[in-house]
Amino acid sequence: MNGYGIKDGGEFFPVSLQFGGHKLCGSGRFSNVYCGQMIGPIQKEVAVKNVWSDTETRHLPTTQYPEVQILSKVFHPSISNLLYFYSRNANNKTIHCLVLDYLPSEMAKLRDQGVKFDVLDAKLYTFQLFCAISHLASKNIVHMDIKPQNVIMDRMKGLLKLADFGNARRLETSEKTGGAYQVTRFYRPPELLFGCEKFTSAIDIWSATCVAFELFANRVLFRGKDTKDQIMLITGVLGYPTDEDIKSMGVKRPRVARKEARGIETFTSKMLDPDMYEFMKSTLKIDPKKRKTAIDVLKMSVFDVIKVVPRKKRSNGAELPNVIGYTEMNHKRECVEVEPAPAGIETTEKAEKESKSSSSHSTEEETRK
Ligand SMILES: Nc1ncnc2c1ncn2[C@@H]1O[C@H](COP(=O)(O)OP(=O)(O)OP(=O)(O)O)[C@@H](O)[C@H]1O
Repeated sequence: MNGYGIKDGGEFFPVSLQFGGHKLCGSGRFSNVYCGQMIGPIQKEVAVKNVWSDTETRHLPTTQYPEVQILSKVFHPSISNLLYFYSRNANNKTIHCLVLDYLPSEMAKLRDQGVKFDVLDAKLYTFQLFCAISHLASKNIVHMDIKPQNVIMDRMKGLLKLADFGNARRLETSEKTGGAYQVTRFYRPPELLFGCEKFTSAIDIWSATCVAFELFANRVLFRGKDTKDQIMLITGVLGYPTDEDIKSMGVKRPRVARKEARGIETFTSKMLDPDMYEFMKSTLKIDPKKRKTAIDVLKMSVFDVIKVVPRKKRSNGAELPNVIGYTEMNHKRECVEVEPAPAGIETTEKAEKESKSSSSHSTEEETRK
């Protein structure tokens, strides 16, 4: 099958792809995700996300599909990286097929199965999540949908990757966020709940902190029934936004009861690690400009324990994975089997045509709505 690889600078190159067997391992509104073995040009267990176009992206070639565009700009061990991609035609629809780094478990499913993480693992996973966000911020990208359903893990090895870049945006975009309707409600930051429509990396900081809390406390932090309830829960803990907050966010005053800040310690009832509170207090700020950035979060003492040498043992007896290097932002892609065709638009279009004409078997995603 003909597809594309991605060079370090983000350019695409045509490449021949080969796969072994695969099985369905997840699905979304417009996608099915299969996991299986890639045989060529590299041998690796991968996830293949088959996305069928919605109305806005129906006519886009896969090279221009937004998730491919965004993922071609990033590469980091804590991200489900795009390794290759190809497209297929089914019922006159383009199916965009994204070959991604695979990890076997989804955080939300583990939580539903009652899996609990000890403090060391919770810190290890939180560190990796913030490494991923830090890398995205360095590329001016906001994920916009950080939640346990989009966090994949390898519990044996203690590894985490951020997945699903279907809502991710570049910071310099002139589009608006859609305010209160972006980011899944429990993980939606106050500025979006109040109607702010600007993309900032601080959106991901709020969502990732809510996810981190779940790793430590095994429950959702702010489980609002609707937008108003979500605002009430947040203002109940952090207090009604000050005039300065409102000005900074450029939003109208929220029409909810004015409450005094109750504080995160009281609200969370179960005692967390004191360093964890220090971290949450620095990232759960109503004013997005006052939230600590990911790079600064990674330096906080809450993570000292996972940096200790020799590395500590995890509860499963395995040594902590060496994630210290994950704070570096310039991880290199390995480009395999670059064909001797010139790079650039012409190459890209040629490979796109070839890849379309090689459209193959039909699977259930083509018949699902
Ligand atoms: N790289 C991966 N490795 C393993 N499983 C994955 C991977 N990517 C996605 N999945 C699984 O597939 C599910 C759906 O993937 P994803 O969230 O990317 O699809 P989506 O169509 O964007 O979803 P949604 O409609 O919820 O936005 C995930 O929740 C996860 O369980």
